[in-house]
Amino acid sequence: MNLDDIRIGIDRIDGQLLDLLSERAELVHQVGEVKKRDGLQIYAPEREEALLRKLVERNQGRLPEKSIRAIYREIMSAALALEDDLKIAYLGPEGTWTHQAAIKKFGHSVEYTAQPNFAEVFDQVTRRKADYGVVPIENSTEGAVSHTLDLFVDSSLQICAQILLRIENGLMACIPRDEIKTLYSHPQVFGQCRTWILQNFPKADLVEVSSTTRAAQIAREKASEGAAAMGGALAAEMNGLTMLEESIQDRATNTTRFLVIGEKTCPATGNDRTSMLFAIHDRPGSLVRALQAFEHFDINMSKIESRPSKRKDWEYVFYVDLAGHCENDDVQEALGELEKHCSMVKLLGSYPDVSE
Ligand SMILES: C=C(O[C@@H]1C=C(C(=O)O)C=C[C@H]1O)C(=O)O
Repeated sequence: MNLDDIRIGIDRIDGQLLDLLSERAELVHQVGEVKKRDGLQIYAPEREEALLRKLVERNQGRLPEKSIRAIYREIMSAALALEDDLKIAYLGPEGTWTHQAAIKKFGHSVEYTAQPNFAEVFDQVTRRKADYGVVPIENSTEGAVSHTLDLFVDSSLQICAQILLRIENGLMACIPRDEIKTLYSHPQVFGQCRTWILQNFPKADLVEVSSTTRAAQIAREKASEGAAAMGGALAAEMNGLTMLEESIQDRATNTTRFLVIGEKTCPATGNDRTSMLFAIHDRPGSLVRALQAFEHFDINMSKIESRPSKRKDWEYVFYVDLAGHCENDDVQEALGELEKHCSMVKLLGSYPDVSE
């Protein structure tokens, strides 16, 4: 076959794809009508995950899983935009890692609203100015994002999904490397690149700012004072900066886990994770006895963080993640037992334990 013949074939398939997409959009619209009538949430992370898993399993063609997921991410994004004016709050300005995580989950068709800090992301969703919020919770190199953990203590919002995003930080500036005197970035990024900074810029001043995009903006504004930023390629591109060095984080597989927060949590999918907070009585053995509840019911605990309660000195709140859905019998029973040893237990939600 020559090029023209092959292209005729592609055009024919694109026509069929478009017709099928329109047909799909009709059905999605009907789903939306039913959901509105029954007062259900428009966004259904459990359905999206099940649908993606089925498609990836079925796929026999040339396209890798990553491409199938990306294509369907956008098809479902268009569907969400069709059903409702879905609005997603994230830590801005545009181009931050949180923005990229949000796009990875919700695609390009929904509306995004950039917020100046994590507290505002929570606030926008609580006041229903946004339908969902996206916040980072932990990084595989630097650990917990403690500010996010703390915000859950007083919030009524629930976690309904998680997003894993590979993070590749770089050094960006619009001045030559030997003119750099000050490095700007988010504290998490400084933590992820600690060894590189010590080896490459041991004498530079490090200035923490609210986001990597903000750092990139400052690198442009204060270039004459020797400013450079550390962050992702998108932040560099959006601010016309040159990437002087790529992939400067201390570990190659540097991944951040983000959470989607909303009014409701997510139904069970068979592969779920549950997040919760608890506080224990201040007496010997309290923590051991509380955690034994999970062992007793053979529940795998994947994470524990402690944070100051901020109510009384030396009193702590524990943030725990475990395998399973909060409606599973074993998780319910373990929670019942846990409560006996705690002064407070708060469920933050259950959501698909995706690794993509
Ligand atoms: C169409 C639905 O609503 C949304 C759109 C989806 C889609 O395009 O397939 C899937 C889940 C929901 O986020 C649904 O729940 O089935």
